[in-house]
Amino acid sequence: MARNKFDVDEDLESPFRLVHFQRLLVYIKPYKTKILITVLMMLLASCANLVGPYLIKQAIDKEIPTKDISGLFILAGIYILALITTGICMKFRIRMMSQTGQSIIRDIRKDLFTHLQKLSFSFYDSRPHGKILVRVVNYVNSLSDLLSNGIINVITDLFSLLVIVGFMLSIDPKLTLYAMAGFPVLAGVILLLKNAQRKAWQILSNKQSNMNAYIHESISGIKVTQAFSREEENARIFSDVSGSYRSSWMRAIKVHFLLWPAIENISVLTVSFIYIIGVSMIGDGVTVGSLVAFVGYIWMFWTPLANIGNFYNAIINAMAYLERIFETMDEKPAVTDAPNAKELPAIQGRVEFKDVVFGYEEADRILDNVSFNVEPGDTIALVGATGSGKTTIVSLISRFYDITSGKIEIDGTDINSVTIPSLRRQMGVMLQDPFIFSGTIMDNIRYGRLDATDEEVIEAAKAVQAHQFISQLKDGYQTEVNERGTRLSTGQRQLISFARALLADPRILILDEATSSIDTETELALQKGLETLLEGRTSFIIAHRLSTIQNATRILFIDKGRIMEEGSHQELLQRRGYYWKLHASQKAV
Ligand SMILES: Nc1ncnc2c1ncn2[C@@H]1O[C@H](COP(=O)(O)OP(=O)(O)OP(=O)(O)O)[C@@H](O)[C@H]1O
Repeated sequence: MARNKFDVDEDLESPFRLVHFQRLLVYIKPYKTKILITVLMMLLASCANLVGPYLIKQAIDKEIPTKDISGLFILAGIYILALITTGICMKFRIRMMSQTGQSIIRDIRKDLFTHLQKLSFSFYDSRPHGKILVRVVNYVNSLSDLLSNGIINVITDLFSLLVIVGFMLSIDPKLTLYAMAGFPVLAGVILLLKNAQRKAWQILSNKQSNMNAYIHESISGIKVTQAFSREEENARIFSDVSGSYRSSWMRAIKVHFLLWPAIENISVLTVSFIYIIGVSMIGDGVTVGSLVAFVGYIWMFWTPLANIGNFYNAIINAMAYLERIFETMDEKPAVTDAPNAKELPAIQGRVEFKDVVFGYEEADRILDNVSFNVEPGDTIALVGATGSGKTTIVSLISRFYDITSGKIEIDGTDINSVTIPSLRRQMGVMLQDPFIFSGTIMDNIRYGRLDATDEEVIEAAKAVQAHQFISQLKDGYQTEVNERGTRLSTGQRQLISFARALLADPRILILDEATSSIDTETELALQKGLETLLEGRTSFIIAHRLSTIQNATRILFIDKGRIMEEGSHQELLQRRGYYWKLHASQKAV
């Protein structure tokens, strides 16, 4: 998968794709009754609104010349009633459509978030997290206006247009024809602007994404930034990134608003044209009242047309965002269940790697024909230089990535032939970078098994020697920690995620640098406590400190994605090879 970074624009999809709009309709469909009621209300409102010029025509041509005061009062009464009806309908529309628009947005966001939860590690490896965030938050928000107002408005405006043209035709068909003269000009302008607008909004969405990615990255790395006094340099980079966003925004707005003056100019020209033609036709079947009413309708005619133009703009804008939203929803998890995958039954914990070849990128070869066999209950330690492939090996057992070739079997079953949840449920994984979620310490440990009782959580914490420090906190297990656990020390975070992995009661336990930041005294106590707990479970332990793995059943020495040596601590020392060298170098320190 191609990698992206904060200052690299994502690929733009060039053609306008109707399919995106059709997919949006799927989200709109459940609310069709509400939308229909609102449309009906709006149609009523536009009818009420449109009678205005007709009433004026009546007044000028009939009631005023005949000094019919009561007739004028009746017309005024109808006008006021029409205005009140319009007001009530508008209020209803605003409430109903805000509700519906927000419900649709909630549904899209829910689907997007749920889908993101399923995507594989490789998806998250390949792009800045800020760019993913911007899709769920900002891009979905950008649809708000289109969904709350746009769709209803366009239906109402189309209807208004029909009614207006009907009124105009009933007043004077010839003048109506003249009034339409500006129409082809407008269609031409819209066509001319179409591509420029789409491109401008796409670029803007990219720049927004870049800016978000940089902000996200900068906040995540703020401690390093301050430690290296990089604040000014970062501010400069940010200024560039946000400058690009500003320029693309200005360009998008410039192109966006080109349509408005076009509509305004065309409508003014049309009205002037009609005045000239109309005045010359007065007496020839055209009355003053009908000319005034006609011009009133022409002004009204261009307003819905401008709104439709605006809706078109909004769609073009939304397309740039919809494209990204649906692209994310269409992203297939790189690791998926095979079509006939079955549940992995309760395992004993035998693990076998058979000639496993793997690379994160297609051209890479990180693991090169790795083969080993682990019996249930064995403790396997993986040692080797930084970047040699230890974490990669253990992440393949949980199928976080799919292997290029070879086979990984658990209890003789190929892990590619079983469902992913049934496999992962039986694993307790403690990743190298222990993550703490916002919430209490109790919640964080319970993440390993949601139905665990408080007692079981405390039991797990005791087993990994975390109980002592937790009980010393003011609120004990109920202490609130923030995301990433910044209120805790690295060792404390490790202990919590260790307890979390253990609580899952897995048959296979994977501990990647689980105790690297824990003091030796706590670690010794922890190892003692774990001896009974690990009994019968297969465990994989990655450690740089060799003192922690001396009791392992077998040690695998990894170098450049290959197993160079394997055996017990004593056997490897006697062999005087790689492991012996590493051991000697650590002893010398
Ligand atoms: N997500 C990834 N995408 C691409 N390459 C990766 C990824 N993770 C690791 N690598 C590469 O794979 C190789 C093996 O990495 P791995 O994390 O397995 O090493 P390790 O032995 O666990 O190292 P350490 O002791 O530093 O944790 C390294 O060269 C690394 O650059």
